[in-house]
Amino acid sequence: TEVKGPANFPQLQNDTFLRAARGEETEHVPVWCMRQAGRYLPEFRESRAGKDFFETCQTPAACCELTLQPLRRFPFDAAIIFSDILVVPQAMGMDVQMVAGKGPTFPEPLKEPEDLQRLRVKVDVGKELGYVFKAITLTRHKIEGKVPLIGFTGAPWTLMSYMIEGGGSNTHSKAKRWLYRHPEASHMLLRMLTDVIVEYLLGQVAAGAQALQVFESHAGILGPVEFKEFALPYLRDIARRVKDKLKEAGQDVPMIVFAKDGHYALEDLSQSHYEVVGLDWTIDPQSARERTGGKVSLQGNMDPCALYAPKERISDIVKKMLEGFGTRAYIANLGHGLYPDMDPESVGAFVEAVHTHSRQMIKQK
Ligand SMILES: Cc1c2[nH]c(c1CCC(=O)O)Cc1[nH]c(c(CCC(=O)O)c1C)Cc1[nH]c(c(CCC(=O)O)c1C)Cc1[nH]c(c(CCC(=O)O)c1C)C2
Repeated sequence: TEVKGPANFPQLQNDTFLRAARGEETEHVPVWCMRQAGRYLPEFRESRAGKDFFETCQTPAACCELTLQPLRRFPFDAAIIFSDILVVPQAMGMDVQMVAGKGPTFPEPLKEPEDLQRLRVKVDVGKELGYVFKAITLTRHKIEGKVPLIGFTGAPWTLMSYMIEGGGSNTHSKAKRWLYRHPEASHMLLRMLTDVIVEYLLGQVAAGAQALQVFESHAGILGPVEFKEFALPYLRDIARRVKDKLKEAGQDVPMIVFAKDGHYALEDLSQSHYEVVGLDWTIDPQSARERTGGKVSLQGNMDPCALYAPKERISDIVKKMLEGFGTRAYIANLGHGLYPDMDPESVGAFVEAVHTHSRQMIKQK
């Protein structure tokens, strides 16, 4: 079979998501869900059954299929490539395995600053992560222009915390110990991650990604002071460098920053060269608008657990959320990813409620 390169992609038919990201007028509010390619879908569980998680990530055809599955069910306005944030530490030379019932696990996490020597000094991103680029190119063709394709990465602090903790954690105390005890080594690691991430994101755009989301999932474990020193500068550096390079090539790809539980940093995040700031459900929509002063588009932020409510209730919650954010410069989403036990029908109700209510609100303007 013919393998198509990153050119001559099908014409985009629904650019609602991209227009909202740029703050332009739309006919309805665009909507997608974090983890929309996930275990809440029976077809996802079937495709993944008996297969190693990271092997799946390394198989472009499998990533493409998993990315497309939610689009067959729901009229989402964007797709996000199936992959994981932990492919970046792997590319830097670390072993990461998916352990059933436990989640991602690093058999040999970083313990002390000397361990940084175990990481590759110069990462050949094209070689180590080329499989992600292939998955993006294939998916962009196979999506047939229905909706834009989002690429993503973990942010430096979030990836650093996994590399030191060795997996998920409640306290992140091993990683935070580095910040307080080894600040210079911490900055060195964060810089190394930033360099790889910048190249990784540029590679994703070259491969066909039409927007980029940076997941700072562990922002909430830091306070405002530590965030300003160890997270924000790197988030800004990533956006600045990616945008400068894209500009040289005459390209313009909207970037989203999602700092989970980083409400204390909202003002700073809205002035960090990202077009869109993603919000978790702990921030009230109206105050998020006030605090970001119309500088950025906002994305979020319904509590994923609201999907456990009856359909009519979901519709009411969505309506209030839309009234809080307004319909301009807004991308509806959940405040975090979907959980495996969620009912696909509730996800459908969420998407429909966003489209129906927002169309009505925009018509009445
Ligand atoms: C579906 C899935 C993924 N990763 C994992 C799963 C579940 C395991 C499986 O299906 O076998 C393991 C998987 N990967 C990770 C975890 C969390 C581990 C932990 O901290 O406890 C798990 C269970 C690490 C991870 N991975 C990711 C994040 C950032 C988002 C977030 O805050 O949740 C994080 C923190 C990103 C991610 N990961 C994934 C996507 C796909 C695209 C989509 O959203 O549809 C994305 C964007 C895919």
